[in-house]
Amino acid sequence: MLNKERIRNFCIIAHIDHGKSTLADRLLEKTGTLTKREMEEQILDSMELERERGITIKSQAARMVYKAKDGHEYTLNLIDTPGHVDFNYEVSRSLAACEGAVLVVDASQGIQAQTLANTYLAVENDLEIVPVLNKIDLPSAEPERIIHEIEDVIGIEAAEAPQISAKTGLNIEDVLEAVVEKVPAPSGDENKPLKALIFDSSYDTYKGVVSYVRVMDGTVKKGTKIRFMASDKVYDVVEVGVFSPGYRAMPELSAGEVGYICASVKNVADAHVGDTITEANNPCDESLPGYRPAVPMVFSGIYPVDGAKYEELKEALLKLQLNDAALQFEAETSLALGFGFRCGFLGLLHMEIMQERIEREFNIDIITTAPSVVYKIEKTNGDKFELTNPTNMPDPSEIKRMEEPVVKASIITPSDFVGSIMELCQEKRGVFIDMQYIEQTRVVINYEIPLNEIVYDFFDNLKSRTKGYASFDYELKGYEDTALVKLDILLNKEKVDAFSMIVPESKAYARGKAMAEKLKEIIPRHQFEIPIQATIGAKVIARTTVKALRKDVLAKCYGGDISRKKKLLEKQKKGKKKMRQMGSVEVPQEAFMAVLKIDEK
Ligand SMILES: Nc1nc2c(ncn2[C@@H]2O[C@H](COP(=O)(O)OP(=O)(O)OP(=O)(O)O)[C@@H](O)[C@H]2O)c(=O)[nH]1
Repeated sequence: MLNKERIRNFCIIAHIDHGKSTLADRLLEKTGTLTKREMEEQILDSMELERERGITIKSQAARMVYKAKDGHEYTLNLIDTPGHVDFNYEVSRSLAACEGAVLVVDASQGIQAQTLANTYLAVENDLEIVPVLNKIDLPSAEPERIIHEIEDVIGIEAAEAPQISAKTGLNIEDVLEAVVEKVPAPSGDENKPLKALIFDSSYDTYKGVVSYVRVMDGTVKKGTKIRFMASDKVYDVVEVGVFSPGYRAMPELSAGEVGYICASVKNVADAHVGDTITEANNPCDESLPGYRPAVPMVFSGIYPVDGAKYEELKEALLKLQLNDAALQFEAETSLALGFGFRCGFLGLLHMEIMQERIEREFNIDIITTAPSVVYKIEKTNGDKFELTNPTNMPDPSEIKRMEEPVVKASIITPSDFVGSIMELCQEKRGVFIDMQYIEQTRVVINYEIPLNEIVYDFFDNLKSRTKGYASFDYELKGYEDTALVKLDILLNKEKVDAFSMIVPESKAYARGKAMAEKLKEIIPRHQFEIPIQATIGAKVIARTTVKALRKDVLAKCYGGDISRKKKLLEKQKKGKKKMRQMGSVEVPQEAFMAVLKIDEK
């Protein structure tokens, strides 16, 4: 059994792009856990999509051995945390598995929205915070200024903070020393009944569900009969081990240690992140606090472009779900799009990632409908339900009350952009809460904004208005009363259900008009005229028309050039594949998402 005094469990928290993954790599390299060659692929960011987007999606863990300057050997467990607000719950569970957090701040950029959000989460979990200034190799780095910023805004001592370059490897050892010195050793009692926190899980073809755990009390080994306390399922442990960083089997894991447990669990839903594992025959008194099931916040329809791929799409979703208990889906049919699935996601990024994975990893072309949040509706007959699909919106006369989710948004920005940001938030039905200066030229602005508006192009808008300088973070505040209506689109007099969306009454006209204009641009001319109408109930609120056109692509190729002719036909065929037949009208696939990017003014 390891000497608990020589264990340090920590995570790295940072704003996106401040260098968390690069630092993690350097730590693994410095401690000889991985060689430079193995490092070539960023191990902790292993998913292809993660690498491309340069963000951490799934958290992982690694165990390192470090000989400190005090002459002792320490076991350092690094738990990587996802770097995006969609995964805040997963972040909070990863933090709950640690005693300390290395807070990486880009010395050229300073504190950003997610620096604060993650720091608050770490403080809530009673973690010791170890500040580190990264990217000091950059000419624009201003370590002195950032030290003051950290001290003023976060209120922790930062003068001694390691000043490093994760990129060049400068002063990495200082980080390891700071972890050893500052992060407390884990407490916990191996003689008490088993109590282990699941902070992540993954699905392995051979091992089944692998639960990533932090053992709080007790010991677990092969053969232990364990109970997952939230799902109340009992299993026999088949293997326990540590992350080195691949799976390495060990005889046992005991209080204070971080590792994995395999118990032939077939379904990730039985081993939820945040659940407590205990011994079935000798259970602990109570489960660890903070567990909650993953609640999807954003829903969208996913349909195969080729209807024959429905079963394949279902298989793909089932496979993705094995690794991701937060992904929900159920079959749905759309008059316009045929058979598909209504899918629930933690947020927009989660949604985009899943959509991309379906297309890339499973090679299925899909059409996705505009995302919708979850509304709570009370009908005049007393029925209450949650609306996740705009098509199911009852007639306005049947609605007594309607509530929508509202988030607390905090935006950090150079003060020059304050006016423009407030204008944006106001347009998005935001309610101003407060504004604080973090230094002379930068402010934090807090607003409450309906999630429906965030889903609707908020982030891109914020970025373009602030030239990318503002950072943004949000958390769910709760539900509030609201007045919303369903906006429908009719193509050639036929309603296309996949275009229906719920919009604030006050914005319905502007949005209807903008959508009709946008679709006019996107829908190609046909042999006949296509009226596009936006309606609320029976009322037409906007109308445009796609003019008729007789289009013969070959007419352009003045006779002879056969290869050019072929190419054109090929191109046309390809274009066709991405079209969707709506009654008599062909609609390009992109139309279903493009309606999100419209300008209302
Ligand atoms: N110049 C310089 N660039 C760095 C340094 N550390 C990281 N970078 C670069 O900054 C970018 C972001 O680094 P990442 O490590 O991927 O950032 P991250 O914080 O892990 O991002 P998420 O995983 O999305 O949270 C990459 O292009 C790195 O090469 C550094 O010390 N100096």
